[in-house]
Amino acid sequence: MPNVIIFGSILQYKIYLFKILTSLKLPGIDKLLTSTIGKLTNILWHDCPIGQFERQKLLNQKGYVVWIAGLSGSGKSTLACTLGHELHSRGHTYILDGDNLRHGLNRDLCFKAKDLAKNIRRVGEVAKLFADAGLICIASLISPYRSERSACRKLLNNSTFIEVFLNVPLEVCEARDPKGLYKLTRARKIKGFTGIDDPYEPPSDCEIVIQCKASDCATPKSMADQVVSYLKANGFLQD
Ligand SMILES: Nc1ncnc2c1ncn2[C@@H]1O[C@H](COP(=O)(O)OS(=O)(=O)O)[C@@H](OP(=O)(O)O)[C@H]1O
Ligand SMILES: Nc1ncnc2c1ncn2[C@@H]1O[C@H](COP(=O)(O)OP(=O)(O)O)[C@@H](O)[C@H]1O
Repeated sequence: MPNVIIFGSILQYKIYLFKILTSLKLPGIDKLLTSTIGKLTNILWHDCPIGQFERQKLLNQKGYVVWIAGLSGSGKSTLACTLGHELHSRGHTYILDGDNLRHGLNRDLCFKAKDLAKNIRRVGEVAKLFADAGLICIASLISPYRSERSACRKLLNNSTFIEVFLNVPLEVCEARDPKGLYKLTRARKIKGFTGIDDPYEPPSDCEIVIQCKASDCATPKSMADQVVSYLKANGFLQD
């Protein structure tokens, strides 16, 4: 409660300061009070007295992002659902699945490099909002580019971004081919399929690598357990 009062007072102070400065009508004062964000100018961040701290306190948990990356067919959605199930009794979770988001928010994006980058950036921003809401956000998308994954990590200030790489060989993913997309790609009916004729850049510094070899792949439950162990060992979950 004292934090809410302190934050509220700071906010009031900022609002008064803003009103005083704008009433002075000094030339260029608007530029000092607002920021330039990307292509936008004259954007002002609006703070509210109830913030992440208060939301986390109410939910009695910390908000963070578990980002699951890997080739199509590597088991991202399966792991996301299994992990969501494992965590459900311990906290509030939400899954952002690449495939599902492409049914709505990202339906305007294709699989060309520029759109892939947009897709990852958008999901990173949404994941950040979910973490800010105090939730454990599980994002599962191919996210083939290292630079875009690392930009998402930066959005979350690094400490609340846990990257899980499902390191499953292309041959295993292709043999699974649950949607028949690899078959269509090999038949040249799909062009620019990640891992075949489009690049996948594996991470060099992620928090968790789940290794799967041709004849030796852990069950979804034991993969989820590996993530849960990491979360416990690093203070993201209580025992
Ligand atoms: N060209 C091409 N390349 C890769 N994937 C393709 C393509 N076309 C369709 N799909 C299907 O789209 C799903 C990937 O969506 P994502 O949003 O996770 O991909 S990405 O992060 O933007 O790369 C992916 O889902 P998953 O198989 O669950 O990974 C595919 O089913
Ligand atoms: N650990 C696993 N072991 C064996 N098969 C798996 C495993 N995880 C997922 N699968 C299977 O692999 C296929 C692809 O899984 P999916 O979760 O849809 O992958 P992705 O979301 O990465 O495309 C599905 O048929 C799924 O049942």
